[in-house]
Amino acid sequence: MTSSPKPNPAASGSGPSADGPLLSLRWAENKLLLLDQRLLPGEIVFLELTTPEEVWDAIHGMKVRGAPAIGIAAAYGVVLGALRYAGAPAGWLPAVNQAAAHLATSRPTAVNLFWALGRMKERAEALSAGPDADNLAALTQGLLEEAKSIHLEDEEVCRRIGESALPLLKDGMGVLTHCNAGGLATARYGTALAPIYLAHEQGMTLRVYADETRPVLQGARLTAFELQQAGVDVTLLCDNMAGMVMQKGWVEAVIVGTDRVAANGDVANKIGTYSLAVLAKAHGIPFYVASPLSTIDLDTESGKDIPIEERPDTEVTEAFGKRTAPEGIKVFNPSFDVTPNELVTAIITEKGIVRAPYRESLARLFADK
Ligand SMILES: CSC[C@H]1O[C@H](OP(=O)(O)O)[C@H](O)[C@@H]1O
Repeated sequence: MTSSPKPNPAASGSGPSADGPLLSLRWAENKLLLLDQRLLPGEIVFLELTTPEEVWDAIHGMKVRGAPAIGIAAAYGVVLGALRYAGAPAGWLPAVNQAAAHLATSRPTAVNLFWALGRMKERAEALSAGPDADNLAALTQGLLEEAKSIHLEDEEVCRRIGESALPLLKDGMGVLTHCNAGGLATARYGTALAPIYLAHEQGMTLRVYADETRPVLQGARLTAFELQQAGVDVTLLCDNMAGMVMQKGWVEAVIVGTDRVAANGDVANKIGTYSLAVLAKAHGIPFYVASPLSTIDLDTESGKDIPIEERPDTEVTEAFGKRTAPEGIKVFNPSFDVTPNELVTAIITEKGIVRAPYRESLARLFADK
């Protein structure tokens, strides 16, 4: 793996980048070029990944993060596993499945990882039973086309989520968001941030309040960065300030992303989302979840069945390169929490806005597919 650093113009206060929005990843010359999101906003470093193990490490280490971006990266990771295989054609499918199985262990909560890997395995199965079964190059080219389709589809899906959500926004509105569900969490545009970008493009003035989102600070480092680059009015908050801005009447809607929506409409999202939903309820503020269909998992009955990732203690006990807690302190560091469906005002998808009763309305989404 190599990297290609360049200074971040926004970090030096020189305003939006001349190259347009930063994309989380792209495929070029049989490599996955991945923006190392751990280094934002101060440094823009693209990693060149050439093996599925490097992709596993990038997902596990949150160099790439965000449910759709994780799924897209994993899809390309499977292609890297196929490119590496040079044995007899009969061994190609097992090699592909082995790469997919390894990538499936990188993080447990975002269902897009498993959804994307499932698509790649289905396509590999079909290719290996097809006319090019003995042609490794053709097999791998077909697999690359599937990964590229997943990547391109996500960009279109996010744009349509923005369009679905637009009627919920009005000029001058205050919107609070949590973590990063922007372009850096997806192929482009984002999910929760897609309507904000679209509204901005259409000349609507929104006031966005971005929770910093401890402990990994996706809100401060990524959402505030993205929105600032795009010229959107964004105010950074510590997570414990969300209640006060609601109390002051500055927020008229909360819009967040998600990592997995269960069949009953329970929502897994970044830790702190549940608290926001309770606060929103207490203040009579609508709480919206932006979710592509690829993040809705009808095979998971309810929120209690969603695996919640627990991450290293050091994310909590260290910050800015220094210890911020005593040595040996006990730490609880769940990366996600579950918001019960009764606190979710609506789920915004690329096929429109879905409301309770969610078990029925979500099932209809997929029935009409
Ligand atoms: C559009 S998915 C964004 C979703 O993913 C984030 O989690 P992480 O940064 O740990 O991958 C967070 O839950 C966001 O809402």
